[in-house]
Amino acid sequence: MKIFQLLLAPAVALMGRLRYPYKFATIGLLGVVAIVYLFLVLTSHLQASMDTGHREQLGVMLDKPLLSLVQTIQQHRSLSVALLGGVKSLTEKRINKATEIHEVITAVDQVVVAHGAELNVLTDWQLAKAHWENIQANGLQMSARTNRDTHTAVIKELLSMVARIGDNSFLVLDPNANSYYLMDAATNKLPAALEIVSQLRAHGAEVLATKSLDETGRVEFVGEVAVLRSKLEELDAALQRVAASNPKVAPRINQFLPPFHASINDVLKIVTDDILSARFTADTEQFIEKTTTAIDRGYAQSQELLLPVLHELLETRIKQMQHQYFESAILAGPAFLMLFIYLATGAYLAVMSSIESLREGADRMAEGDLITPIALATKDELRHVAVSFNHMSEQLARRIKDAQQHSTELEALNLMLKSLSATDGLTGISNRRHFDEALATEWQRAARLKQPITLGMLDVDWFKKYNDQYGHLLGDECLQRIAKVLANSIARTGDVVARYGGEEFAFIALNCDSKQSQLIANNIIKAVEALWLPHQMSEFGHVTVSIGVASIIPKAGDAAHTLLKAADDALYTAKESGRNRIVIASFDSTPE
Ligand SMILES: Nc1nc2c(ncn2[C@@H]2O[C@H](COP(=O)(O)OP(=O)(O)OP(=O)(O)O)[C@@H](O)[C@H]2O)c(=O)[nH]1
Repeated sequence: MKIFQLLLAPAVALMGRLRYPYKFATIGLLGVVAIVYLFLVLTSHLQASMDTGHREQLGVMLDKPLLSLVQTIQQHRSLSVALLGGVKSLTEKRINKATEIHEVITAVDQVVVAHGAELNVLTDWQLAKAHWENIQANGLQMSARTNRDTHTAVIKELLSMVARIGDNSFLVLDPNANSYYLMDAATNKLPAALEIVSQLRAHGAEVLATKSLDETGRVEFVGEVAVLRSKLEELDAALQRVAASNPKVAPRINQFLPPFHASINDVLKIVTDDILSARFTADTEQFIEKTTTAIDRGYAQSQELLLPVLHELLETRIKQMQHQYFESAILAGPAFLMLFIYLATGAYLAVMSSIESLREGADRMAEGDLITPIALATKDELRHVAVSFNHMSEQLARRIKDAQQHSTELEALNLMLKSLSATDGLTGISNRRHFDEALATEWQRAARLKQPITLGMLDVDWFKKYNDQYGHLLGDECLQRIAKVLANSIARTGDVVARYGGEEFAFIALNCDSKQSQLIANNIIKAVEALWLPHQMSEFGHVTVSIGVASIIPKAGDAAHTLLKAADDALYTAKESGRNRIVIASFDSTPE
């Protein structure tokens, strides 16, 4: 695993640096280059194979007339030798054969002129032709032996040319067994065997015509027969291979072999029984005819079966390759390339569209939209990212909602706390702290608005005695009821009613002068009286309160505590002067 990571590290580093369009462009380009390269290699390989096929066909085309020429010159050799041996009746046949050879040479010439250079056989051909012309011009002036050897030399040259054609047309490199064996049999094994038979024909004709065979000639004959047997064996093996690899031609080969062997055996019988035993009874012309029959059977096999079938096989192969070429280069190659480009572009667009959707979703989220989900059309890993993203968005929305709810609750609690911190626990009205704050604020406001402000101080009379008489709990209840009276009496917006401490209360009445404050204080006294809370220890028989009131229109620079002090002093006066009464502070708008 580690080795793979190490190997892939450069690729990962490179791809990690590239943006997606460049990633896809790099991979796509490499893919296109690879596909194009592979198809170019494939098509050039096919093209080369087709060229080879065509070249092989050219070889076959050239071999056909050349082998005909070999066949006719071999016949001419026998006729010439027999004629030189004294069989004058063959004169005309020989002349006709020369004419025939001339026609075949013209046919070979045409093909060689057109394609000889390509197969590099022009020189061979010119030389062989020159040597033939020499035979034509001087053949009858030669001895039979020399004539025979001169013919044989030309034939060898022509057979070498066939071999060279085989090399240069790549026939000998043919990659398929069926065509290779056909080529080998038709242009190599069969001509080689037939040349030996043909040499036997010429040699035999010479001996039968002259009716003499010296020891050298005998040894030569025996050698030729031995070589022939060996060549025939090779030919048989080659033809068997052809039959095995080309089942279609097998019947014709099997049909050919027995009569061919029979006619060869006929010839060999004459050679052994008549020539080698020095009887020389066989007729020269008949010997030539018999041998020619055997040889012609062989050539017919080559010209009519082996070479045409070889040509046909090459043709089929070329057609198959043309078909493959068309399929791969014209259809499959471009189609595959288009499919690759199509799919690669599709992959690119799918990824880019998913990334774009994710980006838009993230932007929406940044702008506060946590509700609209990211919807991806793909089913790949990016979809999982989108699902996780949507999940995250949902969770975030839920938590924000929870946080908002908590914040609202906290605000309410804060408010409650604030109000609790400003409230007196026993009576539920404002406490002294809140009263002090309110006084400072309202004092400023009244100064600014130039409005009168009234501050009242209220104290329960003989409350100690009340507590002593009725107990602390009832004392508390008494304080609660008086607080309620006070709150009901001074209830305008902005007015403040507070428990100032112990059994002492205070109030602020806004926009209220001393006259109005007198009324308010009277109302309070009456309302407390109306409660009729029994108080045996009071000279009034019920709970009463004393009130000191001070009113003022504050000026800039005046201090609020002067008003407080004035009210407190007034309260003191009220207490001192008998209780259950109201005392209005002696100053109105100018405090001390
Ligand atoms: N039950 C109860 N009594 C309280 C509370 N706060 C103060 N007191 C009592 O109020 C009494 C006040 O007594 P003093 O200050 O002597 O005044 P007083 O008895 O009302 O006499 P004067 O004010 O002169 O009429 C004390 O006995 C305190 O204990 C409270 O919250 N509850």
